Amino acid sequence: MPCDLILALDVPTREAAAPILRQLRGQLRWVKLGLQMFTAYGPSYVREVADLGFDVFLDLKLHDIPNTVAKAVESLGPLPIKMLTLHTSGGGEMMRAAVAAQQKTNPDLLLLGVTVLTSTDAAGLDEIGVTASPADQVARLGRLAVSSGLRGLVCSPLEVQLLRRTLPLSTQLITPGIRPAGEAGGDDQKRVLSPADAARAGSSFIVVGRPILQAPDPAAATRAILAELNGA
Ligand SMILES: O=c1ccn([C@@H]2O[C@H](COP(=O)(O)O)[C@@H](O)[C@H]2O)c(=O)[nH]1
Repeated sequence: MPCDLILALDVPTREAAAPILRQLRGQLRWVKLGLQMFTAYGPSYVREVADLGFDVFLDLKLHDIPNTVAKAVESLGPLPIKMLTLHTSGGGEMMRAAVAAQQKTNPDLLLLGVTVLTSTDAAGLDEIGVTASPADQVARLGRLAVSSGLRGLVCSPLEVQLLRRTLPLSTQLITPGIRPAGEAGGDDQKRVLSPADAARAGSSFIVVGRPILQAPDPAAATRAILAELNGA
């Protein structure tokens, strides 16, 4: 199963982003814009990145009452985005409302349900009253998301094999929590794998931010990850 790379463009300014996008144009197809850039620059920056030729994944992780999420999806639908996230923990009614809004405004948009954040481990779930293991909770939320009409999920690469055994084969599995050494440590990501291991597990896409953005040569780091995916 092919696995492509998505760059998480988590930088503070468009000036910081510009040289990275310039260097990566032509070798990378997907760019993820998250809360940092969207709260700073809004929809116009989404259009700017799409105009450069990148496919845009807008990672806003919507989570609110069903009506509010549906209205947000309606507002975002006309933007040139290919993927958009919401939190599956918002529940089935919220996800069904989001899917209905997406189908009305942008039928090609892939709505992705975030299951358990890759920065959360068993202790973090327990802290908020969830006694299930991360894997069990991901499986539960994944089933709910798919039965609510979502065609893609965000999860850790550690849960991909489990989800592949139980969900429709066509389900897109997008995995952040990627560390080139394959080990957690030194930052907030807790449930991690290396790019090659994530691809071998069956990820449709991996999402990588800091290992590229903080590399001395982001273009070389991107090439190395793409080569790793191609060899997986
Ligand atoms: O469970 C999740 C969901 C989303 N993310 C996002 O992915 C990137 C990862 O960046 P790194 O710098 O490679 O850690 C970031 O934008 C997160 O918001 C995630 O990490 N985990």
